[in-house]
Order: sequence, then structure tokens, then C-alpha cells
Amino acid sequence: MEEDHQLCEAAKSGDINKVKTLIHSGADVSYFDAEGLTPLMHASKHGHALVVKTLLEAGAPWNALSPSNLSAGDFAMDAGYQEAFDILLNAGIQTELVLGNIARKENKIGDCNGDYLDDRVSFSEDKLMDSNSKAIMMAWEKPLMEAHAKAVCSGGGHILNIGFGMGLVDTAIQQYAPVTHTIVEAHPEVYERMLSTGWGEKDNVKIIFGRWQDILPQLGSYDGIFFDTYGEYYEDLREFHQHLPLLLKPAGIYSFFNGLCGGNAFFHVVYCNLVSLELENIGYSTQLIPLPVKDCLGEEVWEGVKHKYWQLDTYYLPVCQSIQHSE
Ligand SMILES: C[S@@+](CC[C@H](N)C(=O)[O-])C[C@H]1O[C@@H](n2cnc3c(N)ncnc32)[C@H](O)[C@@H]1O
Repeated sequence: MEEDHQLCEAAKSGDINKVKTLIHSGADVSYFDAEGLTPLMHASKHGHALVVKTLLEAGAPWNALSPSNLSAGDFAMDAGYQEAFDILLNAGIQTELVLGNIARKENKIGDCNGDYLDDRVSFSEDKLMDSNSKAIMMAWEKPLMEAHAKAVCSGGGHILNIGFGMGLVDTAIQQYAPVTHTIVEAHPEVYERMLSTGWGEKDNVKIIFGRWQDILPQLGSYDGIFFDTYGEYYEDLREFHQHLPLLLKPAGIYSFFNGLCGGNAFFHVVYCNLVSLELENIGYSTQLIPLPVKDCLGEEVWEGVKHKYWQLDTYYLPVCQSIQHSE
């Protein structure tokens, strides 16, 4: 305990030799001191890049959170310590890449939103909620959905949207009068609502009821694709990306709802980088367009909603294209 406390102090003052000695003699690199901070957070807060690197190499968790929900990366980012920030960002990306590989190998992917799809949902003017009062979709996202629609419809032609929700993105897509507009929706009540509000009668609209995972063989290839589901994990998005080479035409535009780790600024940066890197590995470039969202997100928006899934001031809208085609 005494050694653990000393490790926090050495990390704070940037005493690399003492940090190394303490680690060597068994001090706990994941210790939380009385303030609820780890040695890595202390080092990051003061920009001691070498200490940050040493602690990470000794197994300090990059993603531990302080009582105010800040990680070491948030501390480095907020204080403008670029070198410490870069080391932490890299550590986060590498770890998540490895965890992703393990999840793939253990085949933990798939069937994760089964419970949600069996649950009741409730519609109101400004949100669509699940049975646990978690928001599936909220009206504050309308400007974001309009921007996504603009991006994926920029080449016209045949458009695919996965996940209808409140129909915000689909309403915006319709404004661009695509040749065909295919919508995939898996929840029975959302699907019923689509039919009762006339989506089944639009000339260019084709609705496919089912999970995207199950209806893939019914899909064609598209000029624009948007992906925004609910109750799924990053692994599902990653899995969807594996199908892009078949689903997206060579000059097509792909975008997805970028709510990745929307509750923590640093984790969000890690996942924005991770997803861009993974898309690059399968041949797609990603441009992240910053859109300010602070003004449309007052506290009152979240009244009655259990989980505040977005807490950041800027939304980064991804626009992805085949690298080969854009060269
Ligand atoms: C966040 S909402 C989509 C919001 C939509 N972008 C809009 O503009 O209103 C997610 C939707 O995806 C649907 N969904 C969830 N998992 C799905 C899956 N595996 N396949 C297809 N749709 C799914 C949900 O039922 C829900 O309607």
C-alpha cells in the first residue's frame, strides 16, 4: 500500500527512476489513490510521457476511470500534453485491436441484440424508447441524420439504410429522390410503424424486414449506404464493414452513426481512430467531418431517458470511400 502510494507520487513528479524501482519491487500499477486516480492518470495529468510509457508497458490499464469519469487520456488531452496523449492513444488502439481479434477468434460476435428485438418499444414525438427507458433514437439527432443522408446520397442512384428507428435519415434520403431506397429493419413494432405510416407505398422504397445479418443475401450493391442499428456492439459494426466490398459500388459512399463511446471524449478519439484504421485495412478511407452538437443538446433533452448515450460537444460524421477509387 505504501509503495502503491509512492508510485502515484513518483508518477506525479515524473521521477522515472523511482517509478521503475517501485514497479520492480511489486508496486501496483493499477492502484487508485485516495483521490481515485491511478499512477497513469497522475503522469498523464502532468505530461510525463516517459512515465506514461513505462506504466503502460508494466500493464497499467489505459482505460481506468477517475471518479469524474475521466481516463488518463482525457487528462493528457485536456492539458495539451501531445506526447503523453499520443502514447495513450496508441495503447488504446492496440489493446482494442487485440481484444477485437480475440473476440473474433472466440466467435463472440453475432446474435447480441436478440433481447432488444423481443422487447416492446414506445414511440413519442421526440424519441423512440426500449422497455428499459433507454433511447433507441432521439429527435435531437435530426440535423446529424440530414447530414448523413446528404453524404450517402451525394452520388444519387441506389441507397441502402440499415435501421429505420424514427425514420429521420430515411425522410432525409427521400428528399434526394434516389432511384431505389432500400431500408432494413429488424424490430417488429418499428416495422409495423413503417407500414402504418406509408413507407411501404413509396414507389422507390423497398423494405426488408429482418436483422441485417440474416438478410444479407437479399441485398444488392449500392451507391450510398448508411448504418445505424441499436442494441449491437462495435464488433457488429466491424462485422458489417467486412461486407462493404460486396455491398458498396466502387464509387459509392458509406457512412454510419458514429456514437462510438459517446460518453467519454478520449475513448471516442480512440474508437474514431480504430474504426478508421480497420476500414483502411479493408480498403476504405474515412473522413471525419466535425459537426457541433452542443446547442441542440440541453439537459432537458435527456429527461426520462435512462442512459445519456452522447455527452460530447462535437459529432464526427464519417464519410468513407474506396481508397482505390478515390486515388
Ligand atoms: C438508432 S435507430 C436508427 C435511427 C435512424 N437512423 C433514424 O434516422 O431514425 C436503430 C434501428 O435499428 C434497428 N435494428 C437494430 N438491430 C438491427 C439489426 N441487426 N438489423 C436491422 N435493424 C436493426 C432498430 O430496431 C432501430 O429501429
